[in-house]
Amino acid sequence: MTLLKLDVLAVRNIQSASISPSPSINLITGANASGKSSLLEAIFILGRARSFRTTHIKQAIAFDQSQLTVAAQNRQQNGSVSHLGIQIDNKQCEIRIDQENRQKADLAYALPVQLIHPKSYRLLDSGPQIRREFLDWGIFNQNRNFLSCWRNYSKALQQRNALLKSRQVRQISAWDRELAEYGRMIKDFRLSYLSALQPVFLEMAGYFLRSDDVALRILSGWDDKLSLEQAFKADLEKDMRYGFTHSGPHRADFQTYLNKRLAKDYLSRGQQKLLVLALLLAQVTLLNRDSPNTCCILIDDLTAELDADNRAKLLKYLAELECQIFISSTGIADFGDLSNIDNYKWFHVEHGDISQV
Ligand SMILES: Nc1ncnc2c1ncn2[C@@H]1O[C@H](COP(=O)(O)OP(=O)(O)OP(=O)(O)O)[C@@H](O)[C@H]1O
Repeated sequence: MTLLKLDVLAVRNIQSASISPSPSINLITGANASGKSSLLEAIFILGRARSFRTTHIKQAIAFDQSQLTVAAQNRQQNGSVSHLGIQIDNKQCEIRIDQENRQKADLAYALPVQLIHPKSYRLLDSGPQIRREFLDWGIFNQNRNFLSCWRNYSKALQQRNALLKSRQVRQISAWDRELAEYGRMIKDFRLSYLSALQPVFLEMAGYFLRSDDVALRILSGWDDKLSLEQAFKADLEKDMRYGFTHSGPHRADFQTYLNKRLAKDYLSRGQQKLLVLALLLAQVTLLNRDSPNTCCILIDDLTAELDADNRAKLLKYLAELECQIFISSTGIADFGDLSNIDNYKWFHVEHGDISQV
């Protein structure tokens, strides 16, 4: 995908903006509070139908407006151009692709967005949910069967949890087989995804951290010595007491090791940022190798992430990646020497107004 034209209406301090981005690198500059992150947030909203800055999307609607709109002309890999749009007000979110109402998942397939921002290092040390989302985003974009499997699992899990709360023991067992079947499939999807990601992660870690010893280890979400159905049986009393299912891929996690040590426990903040950068870029690189130009990369606040050497390395890497990229920073000097970077565009943001330089 490539965004050919992007229109943003009433996203935070951006009242109305329209840009025609470069298909490769787009540099976004502007003083603090000018609206750089708001522009990236608008693109993120268009791809994921949510904000990366707040759990309440309506906070992204400009103060004096009742709804926000982000729309784009999007060139697909087959060369055809589709029209994507999302409109969000206090009550609802309307998604349109080529004038038809569509679901969030359709938007996510049409515009896969990868975000790197100053808090990305939390991927290593916050709760497991964010790591499950990381894994599942990669699998979702790689294998179209994953979504239906995940939906079936979630539906069966909800049923089981409802039965646990109403203590209908006999009916619970009836759900266990179906739930276990989908759970095992999700585990298999994740295992095969991590084994494809691992070598690319190794390359990225070599590039950014000069380490050839990184590893990803999946925790499936239940005792690996048991089948998932056995784990459900073993947990039944506890599950009934708490009213939810303790074992399953909804509790999965993965751990990242550098030089055989758990990365989150001993890396400096700077190294954590580099390792997470390596992981996030490994994910888009893997996607790109299967199908170039699949993904849009957003990097919010380049200087908060990296020192000058690593910024130069990152730009060099991105310039060779066939991907559309938006990177923000306060000044153009932060991007270093741009003489070897072809085909970039520079946009400057001032009080929510965006102009091409
Ligand atoms: N809902 C909203 N409506 C209008 N303005 C908002 C809204 N939410 C935040 N703002 C303001 O929008 C401005 C732009 O914020 P943004 O985070 O995009 O700036 P930025 O250029 O990324 O800044 P920095 O370099 O400091 O990170 C800020 O002044 C912020 O307070």
